[in-house]
Amino acid sequence: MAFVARQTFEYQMPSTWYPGHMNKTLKRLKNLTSSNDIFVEVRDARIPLTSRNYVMEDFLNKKNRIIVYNKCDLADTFHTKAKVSKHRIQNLAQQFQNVECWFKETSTPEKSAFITPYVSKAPYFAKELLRLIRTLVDQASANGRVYVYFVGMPNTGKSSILNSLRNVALRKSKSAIVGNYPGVTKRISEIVRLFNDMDVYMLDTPGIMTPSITKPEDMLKLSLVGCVKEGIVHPVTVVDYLLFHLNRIDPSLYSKWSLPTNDVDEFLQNTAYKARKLTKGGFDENFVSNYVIQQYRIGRLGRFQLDTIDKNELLIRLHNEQNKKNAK
Ligand SMILES: Nc1nc2c(ncn2[C@@H]2O[C@H](COP(=O)(O)OP(=O)(O)OP(=O)(O)O)[C@@H](O)[C@H]2O)c(=O)[nH]1
Repeated sequence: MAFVARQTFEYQMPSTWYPGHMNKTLKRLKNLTSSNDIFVEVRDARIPLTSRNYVMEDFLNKKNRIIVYNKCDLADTFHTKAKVSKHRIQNLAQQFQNVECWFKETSTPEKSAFITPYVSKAPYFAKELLRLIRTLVDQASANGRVYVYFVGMPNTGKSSILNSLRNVALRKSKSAIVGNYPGVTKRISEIVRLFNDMDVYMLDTPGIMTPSITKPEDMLKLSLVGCVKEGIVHPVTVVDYLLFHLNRIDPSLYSKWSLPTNDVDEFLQNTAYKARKLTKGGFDENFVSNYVIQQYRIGRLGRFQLDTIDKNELLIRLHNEQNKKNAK
């Protein structure tokens, strides 16, 4: 019988992850009053809507803001090779035109706002972001320093982008610490010079999650891409959710490990055997799950978006956010 993928995913509502330093950072950012400040908001291209932080929207909407959709290399459905060619960049930009259109339609920024796709390891994107920052710097008041704050959810690549800009603009090595788990940056960083010929400085900030989740499924997406600390959602549940997506896209994405299946236990056991991930004690579901999640995060299980690229999706989200604000 032909394999039929699940059309819905059943799960318990997981709680959010919002440690104290996130709220502290949010308060500090909200107290920044200089009209010269520029905010580079980093979102994850695999979850362009879910990595939009509604608690930051109110103040970011009034600021000089550039929205960066980072990790495009992991979200790009058109190409599977890691190399970033000119042709591929054009495709990436096209993919994000839709998102840009939603942004323009649904928010009323008083200040300039730009949107750009990004891959932190490709200098092309750093050059484009530097151009956008220069445009905003030119609009700043003649005297006074300009501070560029890198904000966004945990692990979206804020430090990597800061480093990539410094590298391209000043030919200097990295200054912000990068890690493959969320919550690496715990406080707002020291200032880091951006241009030799201008008084422009960058500041890295800790990733901020939302204090509550507007859609239960968001917690699964955020866990899968690595915005949420490991263990908040059980790794087997995260893999089950990944399997749900892989099956709907193309079960052959995991054919090196298993025949198509909707059963996460069967999938993990097959993977443990085929990928040689059996431990001394035999099969350890947490160990194999974490291996699968890491493989997904480096693009070895396909490159695709987890959010539905549909205008209604954003409208529903905005409606839920408004309800949350009204309920306060
Ligand atoms: N594939 C891919 N990986 C990236 C990209 N940018 C960053 N990463 C990886 O994502 C992980 C997190 O990057 P960081 O720069 O530490 O992220 P952050 O937002 O500063 O993290 P926090 O300090 O935890 O908030 C690291 O493993 C990076 O190597 C990208 O464009 N593509």
